[in-house]
Amino acid sequence: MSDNNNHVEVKDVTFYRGKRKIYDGLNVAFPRGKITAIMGPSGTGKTTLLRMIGGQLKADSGEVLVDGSNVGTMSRGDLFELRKNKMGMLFQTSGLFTDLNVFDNVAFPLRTHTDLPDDMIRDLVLMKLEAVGLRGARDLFPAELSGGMVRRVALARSIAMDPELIMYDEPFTGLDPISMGMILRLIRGLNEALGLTSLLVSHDVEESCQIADYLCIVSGGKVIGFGTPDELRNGDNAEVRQFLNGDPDGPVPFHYPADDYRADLFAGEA
Ligand SMILES: Nc1ncnc2c1ncn2[C@@H]1O[C@H](COP(=O)(O)OP(=O)(O)OP(=O)(O)O)[C@@H](O)[C@H]1O
Repeated sequence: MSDNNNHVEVKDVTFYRGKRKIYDGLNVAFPRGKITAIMGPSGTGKTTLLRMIGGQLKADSGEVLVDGSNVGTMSRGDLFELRKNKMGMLFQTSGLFTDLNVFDNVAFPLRTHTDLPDDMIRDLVLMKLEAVGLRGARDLFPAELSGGMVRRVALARSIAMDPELIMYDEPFTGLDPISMGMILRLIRGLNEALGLTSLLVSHDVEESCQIADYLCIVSGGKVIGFGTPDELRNGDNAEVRQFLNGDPDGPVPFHYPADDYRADLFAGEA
């Protein structure tokens, strides 16, 4: 049974990369209309989780439900429709077409996936560009934009088809503080204005905590913490607290397992 308050539900998912088990009975649900930041150590499988939700990767067992539909068993056609009409994705590499200007990049999904007349497409594109503050940059090409502007154009493009769910993978990486502030404000603003469900993978704890309604901390193939930033910071899971506070030592030790230090030193004198 799927819960309507949850836009995405991951049920008992196992996922392997070769022989390596990335997820082992993963269970998590992402509330509708909220921003959830997915965090955890490097290489733990955060991007993998987004890709399973987007249907680009299939779980080896278990279910990934988006709006109650199992993306793992959908036909290619249904998956295409779901991605086209209901999902937006913003990855670190913007994926903008370098030979198209800003306007045409944002217009691309509308021209490809709809039969809307040109004047309506124009209005929609200008509306999306206005939302990200780049209506005035419509004639520029990607090579003429700063990194922050590229990210904002990509964001305008990912909301062109009015998705219900948007996934951001490391949207702040490599941005200067001002651009980062803009992207933060945009993610929060779009979420509120459009009622989007937003999933955000990020290593930037402070920034994510500023805008996320919930944090989902993933480690060792499982969710080790899910709650509001305050709940998790004040909770009793020491590993979650270590991660959020960026403490170099704690349940995740600073030292790689080693023999006794003194014994090691004296062994050199023998
Ligand atoms: N195409 C691939 N083939 C084989 N292994 C892969 C592939 N892509 C990712 N992996 C492995 O799967 C694991 C999870 O990768 P993933 O990118 O989901 O982690 P992540 O938590 O998003 O990491 P990071 O925070 O560093 O971006 C990693 O150990 C990675 O090496």
